[in-house]
Amino acid sequence: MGKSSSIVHGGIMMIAGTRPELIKVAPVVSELARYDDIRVVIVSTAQQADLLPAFLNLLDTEVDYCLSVMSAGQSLNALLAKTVAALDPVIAKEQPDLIVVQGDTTSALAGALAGRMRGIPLAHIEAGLRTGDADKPFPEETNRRLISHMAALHCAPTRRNRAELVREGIAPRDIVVTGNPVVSSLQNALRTASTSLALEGVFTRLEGLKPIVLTTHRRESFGVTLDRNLRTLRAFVLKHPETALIVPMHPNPNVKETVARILSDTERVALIDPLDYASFLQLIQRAWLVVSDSGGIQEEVASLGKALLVLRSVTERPEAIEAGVARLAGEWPGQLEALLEDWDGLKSWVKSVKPIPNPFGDQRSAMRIAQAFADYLSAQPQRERVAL
Ligand SMILES: CC(=O)N[C@@H]1[C@@H](OP(=O)(O)OP(=O)(O)OC[C@H]2O[C@@H](n3ccc(=O)[nH]c3=O)[C@H](O)[C@@H]2O)O[C@H](CO)[C@@H](O)[C@@H]1O
Repeated sequence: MGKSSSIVHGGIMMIAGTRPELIKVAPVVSELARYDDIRVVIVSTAQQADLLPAFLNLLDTEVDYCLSVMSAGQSLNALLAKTVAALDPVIAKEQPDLIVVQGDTTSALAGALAGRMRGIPLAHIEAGLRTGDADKPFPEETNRRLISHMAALHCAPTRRNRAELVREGIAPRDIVVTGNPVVSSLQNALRTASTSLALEGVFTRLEGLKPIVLTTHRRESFGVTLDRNLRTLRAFVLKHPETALIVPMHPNPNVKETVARILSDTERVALIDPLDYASFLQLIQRAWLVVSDSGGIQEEVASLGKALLVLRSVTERPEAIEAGVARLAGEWPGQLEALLEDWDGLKSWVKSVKPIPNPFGDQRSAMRIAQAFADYLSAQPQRERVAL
């Protein structure tokens, strides 16, 4: 199909609300701009209101609706209910032909539910990721499973993700293997990256050391696991004077307060604010080792050729482990200590990790997703616009 046809659609509504969602939908939005017959409406739930501003410039366009769903200390149920309620009038007004959500956040689940309850078809970017354990990660594994069973179009990053969906009874004709748009986003950001002043200060201070970059924020690690991981890393850096730890701190108070309590005033440890995407990628490029419980970082390290210790007991992204760039460090208590204590083994693994073709996608992933949406819309009869 060409980039343009005579059909004018009611459009695509793209719903996102967190840092990783913006990183991943931005290149898809750019690709969709090339289809002059597809109107795109972008809705931010602002689930991560504090983190989002630094990521809005990844979009080549403005957000059409910015909701305000966060309030301090609210439960997941309260957030979900509030987001569905806030999205409903926007969907009713815009009457899109297709609602798009990405990944596994509460915003994605709310977008899927709000759209389905108005009878609008749903497309899911990053479909088919599974750990098989509903509590790991929590609530993301549950969110993904529920979204899959509401979606009409599934953009699966890898063949493995496609197979998971088929195993759950999703019709193969509704799945397109597209790659993950994070790879498109990463390559765009690397092309435009300029040196961040905030980072230069950190690099100057830690010059000549082996920088270890830590990010941590998963809900299921809050408490004992987070505490233990931070103490282990602190002890490691103090034991090895050639290393330094750089921590862009997640603003979630559960994380920030614990990180500050355990790591502040520690020699060769830099606690910094979260970075914009291009700066964060520069930091990873300069890292000796990455330690993280993030999903997106598991996808990025293959392109950047960095070794990653994954602070989780299971992962929905085994492709990174199989490719040799990542190792699980949380399958059992004490595993992180054990991996770090094997200093010679760690050094030789870190040295062996090089940039490889990314197992999660390529520069064209976002383009394939935009094409899948266009094909889906072209195959649909124009929906009758009934107010449900
Ligand atoms: C269970 C799970 O794995 N769920 C994931 C979750 O996202 P996540 O775990 O990947 O989230 P974070 O770790 O917060 O973000 C990571 C991104 O942020 C960049 N970064 C980081 C620090 C910084 O200072 N500056 C930055 O720019 C970094 O390079 C990376 O791209 O939801 C997503 C959306 O649905 C899902 O796709 C995804 O499955």
